[in-house]
Amino acid sequence: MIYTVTMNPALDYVVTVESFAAGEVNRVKTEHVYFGGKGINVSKILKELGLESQCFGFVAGFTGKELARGVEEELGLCSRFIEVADGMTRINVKMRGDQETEINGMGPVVRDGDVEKLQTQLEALNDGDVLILSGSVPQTMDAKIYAGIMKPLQSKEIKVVVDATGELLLRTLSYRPFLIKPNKDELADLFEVEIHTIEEVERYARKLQDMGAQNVLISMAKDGSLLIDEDGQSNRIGVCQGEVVNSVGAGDYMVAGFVAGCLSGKSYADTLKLATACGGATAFSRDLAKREKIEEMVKQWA
Ligand SMILES: Nc1ncnc2c1ncn2[C@@H]1O[C@H](COP(=O)(O)OP(=O)(O)OP(=O)(O)O)[C@@H](O)[C@H]1O
Ligand SMILES: O=P(O)(O)OC[C@@]1(O)O[C@H](CO)[C@@H](O)[C@@H]1O
Repeated sequence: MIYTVTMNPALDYVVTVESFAAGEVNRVKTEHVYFGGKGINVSKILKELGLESQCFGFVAGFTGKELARGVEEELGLCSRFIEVADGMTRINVKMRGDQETEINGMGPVVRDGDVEKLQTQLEALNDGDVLILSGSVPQTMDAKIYAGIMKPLQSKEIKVVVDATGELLLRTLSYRPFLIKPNKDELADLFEVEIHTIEEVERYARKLQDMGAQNVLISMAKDGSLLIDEDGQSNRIGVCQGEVVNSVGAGDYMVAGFVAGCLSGKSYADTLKLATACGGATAFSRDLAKREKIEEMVKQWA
């Protein structure tokens, strides 16, 4: 079974504006609400690829109730969210005008007892399972949380994927995550450097592997991605061709494609093609990329 953990899910309020003017009243042209958060996004595409998963995480308040309902009833995903008492599930604003601007909320108050409940849920994981820890955590949570979740799972053969930034990610490396997927900016932030060339991307990606990650996938939006696989091979790929409609979540869909590729026994080179097709299919779709769109994108690499 595949489990996705979204500690800080969100209702994504996606609007388009003619052009955004700071300090003015801005009226939207279109508006949509999606049930989001990185782990949930991964589960959405896994379903599209025919893979079952269970969504874990924390929800709170009226937005949390709506999120939990939407994930089950509208997305048709299996979820076991833990409801926490204080605060509310975020509403993240994604505004598309001349540029894409995002305002991500802070999330509810998650206490030690809530984390213990999640850890109890995760005790059910068995050898062969995949655990995907994706996204930021509510501001009240410690940056050691992902590492803390991985520690007791060390004795089991579980593939753990971590898609997070900064300390949250760095602290997990000694537990040898199967895959990490920072984007290029996040990679630069991890080492407090500026990265300009693909050689620099590779150098810092290899450092993350030396620090413990098995596979390191660096996404670079329209410039494609670079995978340093567990055998130390460097795999470089560009992007699918199409018209970009919505690149929010492209990285999550890429993670889902990577997991699906690995589980079906594909080589890392082919897994990267599927991951790229999922990222591209998302960028070229307004909402969730459909299986047909992903298959169309896969053909671009045939
Ligand atoms: N403009 C684009 N054109 C084509 N493909 C794209 C584009 N943007 C993203 N993609 C695809 O999606 C992949 C992941 O994108 P990106 O690097 O933006 O992820 P990310 O920063 O993690 O995104 P997010 O945080 O929104 O999920 C890219 O490697 C590429 O395959
Ligand atoms: O604040 P985080 O957890 O880093 O990112 C949250 C988020 O921006 O990530 C997804 C896109 O990747 C969205 O569905 C969601 O709003």
